[in-house]
Amino acid sequence: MRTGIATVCLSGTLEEKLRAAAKAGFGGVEIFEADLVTSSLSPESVRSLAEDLGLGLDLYQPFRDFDSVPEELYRANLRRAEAKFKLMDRLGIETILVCSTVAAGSAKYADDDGLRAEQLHGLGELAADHGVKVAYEALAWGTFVNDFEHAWRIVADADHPNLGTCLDTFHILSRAWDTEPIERIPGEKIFFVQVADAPKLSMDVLNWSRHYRVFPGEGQFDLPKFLGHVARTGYNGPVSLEVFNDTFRQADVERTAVDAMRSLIWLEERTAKHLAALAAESGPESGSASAAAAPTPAQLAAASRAYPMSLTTLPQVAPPSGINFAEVKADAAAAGGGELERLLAQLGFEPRGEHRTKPVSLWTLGDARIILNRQQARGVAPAISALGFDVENSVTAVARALQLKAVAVPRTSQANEEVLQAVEAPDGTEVFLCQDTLWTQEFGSGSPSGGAAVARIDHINLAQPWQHYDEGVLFYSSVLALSPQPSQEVSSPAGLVRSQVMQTELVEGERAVRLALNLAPWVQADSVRGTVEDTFQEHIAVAVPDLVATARACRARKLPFLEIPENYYEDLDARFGLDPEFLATLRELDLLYDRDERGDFLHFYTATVGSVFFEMVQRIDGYDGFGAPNAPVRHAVQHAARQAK
Ligand SMILES: O=C(O)c1ccc(O)c(O)c1
Ligand SMILES: [Mg+2]
Repeated sequence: MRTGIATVCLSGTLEEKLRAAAKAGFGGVEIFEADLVTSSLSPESVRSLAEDLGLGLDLYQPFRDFDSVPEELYRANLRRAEAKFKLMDRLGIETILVCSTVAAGSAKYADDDGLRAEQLHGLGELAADHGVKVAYEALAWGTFVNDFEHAWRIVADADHPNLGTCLDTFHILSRAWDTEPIERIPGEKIFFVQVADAPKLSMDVLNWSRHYRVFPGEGQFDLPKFLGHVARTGYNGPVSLEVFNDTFRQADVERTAVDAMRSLIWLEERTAKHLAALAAESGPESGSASAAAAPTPAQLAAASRAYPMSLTTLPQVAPPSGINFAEVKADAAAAGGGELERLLAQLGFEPRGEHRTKPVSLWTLGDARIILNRQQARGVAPAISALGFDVENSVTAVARALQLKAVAVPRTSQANEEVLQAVEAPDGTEVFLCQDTLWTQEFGSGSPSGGAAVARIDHINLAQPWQHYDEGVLFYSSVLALSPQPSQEVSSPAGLVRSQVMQTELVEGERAVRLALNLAPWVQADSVRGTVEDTFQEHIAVAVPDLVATARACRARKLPFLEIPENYYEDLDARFGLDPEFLATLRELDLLYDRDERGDFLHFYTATVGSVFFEMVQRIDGYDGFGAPNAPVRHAVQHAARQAK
């Protein structure tokens, strides 16, 4: 598949955008007029820079308000177009995008398809003289033409070889148009394809489009289905990202370009999977269970090559089957270093000793494994630094991550040591892909002394800077095969926190992995964990079978609990009408409570050490949330604790 990106997606100057797109591996770019007009580079220099970078200049855009106009304006528009065609010749760009007219209110404009076809035919004639192709795109808010089928009918009626249509997922899916009819457009009449994802928002479509588009996999549109239809037309031109997004436009240009490239790789794979599933449905075993199952590697390979637009696929991985460990980095000598060990002991974790060769120790509670890493930790306050996920095959999982442009974490390991493979997540977390727990044998004191056996890491909550939040969502879903849930907003004294849960599917009432990404407005792109005291406020949650018993034991060990205000318990009583004795226990132990349609949830939090705190949880009868109604209480109490320091 020919990949592309519009310069409007990226921050910086035109030159910086072109360099970043080339570095991230794009085949071509769409030049936005404003980027050229404001550039100090001449069109000839832009052309030669792109050539040097091995980057195609695939589209010049946009040309606006061409059609449906009175004769005099039409003549002026042709003159305007000719000037652009001459400019495109200097740039070496063959295709121009013409949007459907949005000029509003002028009585002189005509809602007349015949006139539009005639005017676009005339534009095609002029374009032919200049060796240019015109791609006509229906904007979702076009005054007369706002639907891709309508735009295509006009293009078909205009019937000119230099005139085709441009399909843009945003304009099609924001209006919820049926995508099936795409297959009725001949592939050679589709001159350009633009893709963008978006969260489903209820707002006017123009503002939604100009500010909230995101890269594929970061929103809620069904893009694989769309691209499947496009592939089946025989189209083999650029599939180009056109994402207007306030955050991407100010974030680091090279990071955004990599995030963008990852999104297209993800989309290619998803589209191949979608096509493989369609082929299985219509194949000899149609209707059988195999149609619904994940495609075999052979089916996927066949689907990826079935159409002229060949689709790149990736090594396939199943979602992780558990959280293997969480690692906290801390300088034992610095403030908070010893505090962390004390906290773990108070929570009931047992020290399992030091690593044979590294200044690293292991603490366990049942199957919950926490590593304290003192390497390269000088002056670092405790902060989550790495997560291990249980995968079937770590070699395949790492290969997939690297193909998705994740950066490998360099490791030095001694002979006879387990080689653990890791990649870096956008938030800086090292993500280890673990096949087993043999690595625990490299720590001192062998087996634990028994006690609370059935504990495990229930979830991890990571803070994300707002600049890289969407990138984080795509990373964890594409690399680790976690499924994003609809995001929620939680109030905190320091701002609204957007919380995005990424998790594995429910299997027999259990979820193997739950990860919550919090867009915390106070975390900046350049904040480094552990260096800004208390900034991140991230946590590791451990599930236990009897939370009240755990809380009592922790109390006896003098664990510093997060103290919950009395108002909370009054509200809890009003909402749930709890048994007074139970409510008194909650109050006494600073426990929080929630209930969903399945069951009940009990949890409590520790005070924060550095940037990390712990949560102990008990899920009763398959409760499936995170106690979200209690999150504002936690944020408020933590905020007050920070102020008091
Ligand atoms: O918002 C716009 O004006 C605009 C311009 C060109 C496009 O291709 C598009 O999808 C939107
Ligand atoms: Mg567009």
